[in-house]
Amino acid sequence: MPLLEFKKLNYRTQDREILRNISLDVEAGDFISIVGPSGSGKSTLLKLASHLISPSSGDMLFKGKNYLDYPPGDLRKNIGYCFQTPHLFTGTVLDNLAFPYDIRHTKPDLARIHALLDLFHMSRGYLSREVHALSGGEKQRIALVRTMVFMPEVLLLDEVTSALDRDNAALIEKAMVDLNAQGTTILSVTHKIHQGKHYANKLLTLDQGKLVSFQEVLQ
Ligand SMILES: Nc1ncnc2c1ncn2[C@@H]1O[C@H](COP(=O)(O)OP(=O)(O)OP(=O)(O)O)[C@@H](O)[C@H]1O
Repeated sequence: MPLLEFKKLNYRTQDREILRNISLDVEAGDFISIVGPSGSGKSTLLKLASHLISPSSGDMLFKGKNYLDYPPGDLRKNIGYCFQTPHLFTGTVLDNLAFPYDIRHTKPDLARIHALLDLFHMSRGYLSREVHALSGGEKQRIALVRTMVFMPEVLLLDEVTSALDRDNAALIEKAMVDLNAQGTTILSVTHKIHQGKHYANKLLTLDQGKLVSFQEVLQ
């Protein structure tokens, strides 16, 4: 059974069709790069996949079950989502990383947090640092660590490296590849088609709200 199924998805606003008749299956372990011109609907597709928005028609399934049949918290725990501009709040890095646990009234899993900091090449000293004093690349890495604390099976990434310099981008891309090798299924919107092809096993191309191709990447 596919991990995610998109079935005849349409998304329209009052005056526009933004996504039209999108159907595709995502298999567990896939690393899918999503490419297409600006405005083609890439971010909208990720927002649908993360259940931030709902389709105008069509269905989204996770493990064979309709999104609408899951308690919202269950999907959020299993499907992580990270944006281009990280949304961290004022306070320390630990405050931010503890937040997903706080809202579930559980204690932070420090072993898990430490392992993720290692993956993103950050020392434990970062935990006491104030978020406002971090660089853009550091903030993005902390946002990714926060997204991964409950080990979501699916990770949705919306241009997480496009605002970063090459070194930071490369570091994050390496961590993505490692997470994928550990079993995380990844859907990543990227402008850099060559890099997208380099890391992904599948390439999905959108144009004007339509799926124009969904192919295996031949390495
Ligand atoms: N809630 C909304 N209301 C109105 N229009 C919207 C809404 N969400 C998206 N759009 C429009 O739908 C189109 C697709 O937007 P989307 O952000 O998904 O594209 P994208 O491929 O991610 O673009 P980019 O590469 O520039 O980020 C755009 O023209 C956008 O303006």
